[in-house]
Amino acid sequence: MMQVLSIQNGATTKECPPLGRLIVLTGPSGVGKGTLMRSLLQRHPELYYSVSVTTRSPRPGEIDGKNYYFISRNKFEQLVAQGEFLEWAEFAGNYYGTPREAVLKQIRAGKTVVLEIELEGARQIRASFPSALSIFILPPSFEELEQRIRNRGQDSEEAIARRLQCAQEEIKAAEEFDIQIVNDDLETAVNAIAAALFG
Ligand SMILES: Nc1nc2c(ncn2[C@@H]2O[C@H](COP(=O)(O)OP(=O)(O)O)[C@@H](O)[C@H]2O)c(=O)[nH]1
Ligand SMILES: Nc1ncnc2c1ncn2[C@@H]1O[C@H](COP(=O)(O)OP(=O)(O)O)[C@@H](O)[C@H]1O
Repeated sequence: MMQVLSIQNGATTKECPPLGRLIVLTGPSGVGKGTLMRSLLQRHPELYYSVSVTTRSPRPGEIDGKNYYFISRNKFEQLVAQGEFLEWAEFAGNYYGTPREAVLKQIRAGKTVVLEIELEGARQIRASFPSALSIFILPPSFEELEQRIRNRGQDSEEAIARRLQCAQEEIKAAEEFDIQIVNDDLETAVNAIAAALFG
């Protein structure tokens, strides 16, 4: 009888789990946020990665609905007006935003949700979700950051210049965030993120 009761209690608990956590990963373009995220998600498939909406054109190999939801500027502005974003920002000439309802649904279900977003959006999340854990990823040096963006070979010369210009400003904001992690050796950086999340 006791056992049956405890199973029933377990079931009740499952129906109403505690709220999940919100984690924000930010840092300059090319620092390795996407690479770190992929590695983290492989190790911890229980994490929910929030797929963002953007007006940027897909890069070769990027899949709509997996890497981003690719939409037009008009449609994006419509979604902003409807309050559909938890945060959004313009970065290097394109809009990027986090779908509000999808994230809140996962948090209500008790999931840990990870956002990989740029500085302005990360600041908005810090303001609206003070309990979110925010992590700023730093490059080992500015030269290495430029090298990584170039090696990736995905951006035009103009896009590279814009990203590097933004990066200089963004790096100055690192101290605003809860934790700073230098992405020098990839494995070490992933370990540091996992330690921040799971202690
Ligand atoms: N604010 C905000 N930034 C985002 C979002 N999704 C992606 N970003 C950021 O936008 C910046 C540009 O992303 P992307 O065009 O994919 O270039 P990449 O980071 O250099 O690969 C990066 O710093 C992303 O982290 C989002 O939903 N909101
Ligand atoms: N720790 C690292 N050491 C060397 N190269 C890295 C490291 N982390 C990422 N990279 C490389 O740097 C480039 C940019 O990484 P990416 O994840 O696209 O950055 P972001 O998402 O921040 O723009 C990619 O070519 C990636 O393979």
